[in-house]
Amino acid sequence: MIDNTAAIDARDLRKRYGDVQAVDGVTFQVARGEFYGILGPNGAGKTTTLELVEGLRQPDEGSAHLLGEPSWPRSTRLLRRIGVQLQASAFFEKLTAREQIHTFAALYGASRERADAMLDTVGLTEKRNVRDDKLSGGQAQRLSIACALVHDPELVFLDEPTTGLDPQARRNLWDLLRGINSTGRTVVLTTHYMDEAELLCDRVAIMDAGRILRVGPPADLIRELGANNLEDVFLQLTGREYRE
Ligand SMILES: Nc1ncnc2c1ncn2[C@@H]1O[C@H](COP(=O)(O)OP(=O)(O)OP(=O)(O)O)[C@@H](O)[C@H]1O
Repeated sequence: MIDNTAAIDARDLRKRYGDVQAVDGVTFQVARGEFYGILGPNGAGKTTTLELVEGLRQPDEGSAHLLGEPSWPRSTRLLRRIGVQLQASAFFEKLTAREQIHTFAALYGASRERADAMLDTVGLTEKRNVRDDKLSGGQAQRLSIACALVHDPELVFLDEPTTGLDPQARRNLWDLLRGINSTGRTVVLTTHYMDEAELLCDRVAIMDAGRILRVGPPADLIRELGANNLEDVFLQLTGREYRE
């Protein structure tokens, strides 16, 4: 039975690329309003899992439901309710920051005022007339997040949103994400920063080699395994040191 009350209900997802079983039977549920993290080292299968759940990729097996609707095949009705942070490389070419977000806003039927407000929320008002290829990595990252949030989605997906940001920009982004979550929005992010996951997430799924090894609130996982932190949890679950 699909759980219609859940933000995400993913069942036995599998995806293979040639010889690589990137996602190897992943099942998890995320409650509405939850801040959920998928964490694991490079190559664990986090991005692929997210893409399957978002409906950006077709699973070989399994299925995912978002807000009670199947994520594959994609439906425009569902797409309006979710926000997906795309890589900066997915920007429209040669537009300024403001033109980018206004374009996203127009696609989703969001107002220009809302688009400008989001630009301000991510601290890019001063850069509004700068073309996207002239933004720094962190600025482009924040613009991509603003674009994902412009239509005020109920469920937001972010793939390693703080990678490449300086410490101050990371903290600003954490505040932004907490703010979104505190208004009842569901936030799902992938990260390979264990400290970030510990600080932000209500629950985390620890992934390695295409599988979820364990799910729970960070503090519970740490306590259950008699660990000092999430890195220690990873070590105990896999027998390997966690490396970024
Ligand atoms: N399009 C693709 N074609 C072939 N192999 C892929 C593709 N995308 C991912 N893979 C492989 O699938 C595995 C899982 O990759 P994935 O990007 O999902 O992991 P990840 O946990 O998000 O890693 P990272 O933190 O490095 O982004 C890796 O071995 C990767 O090389």
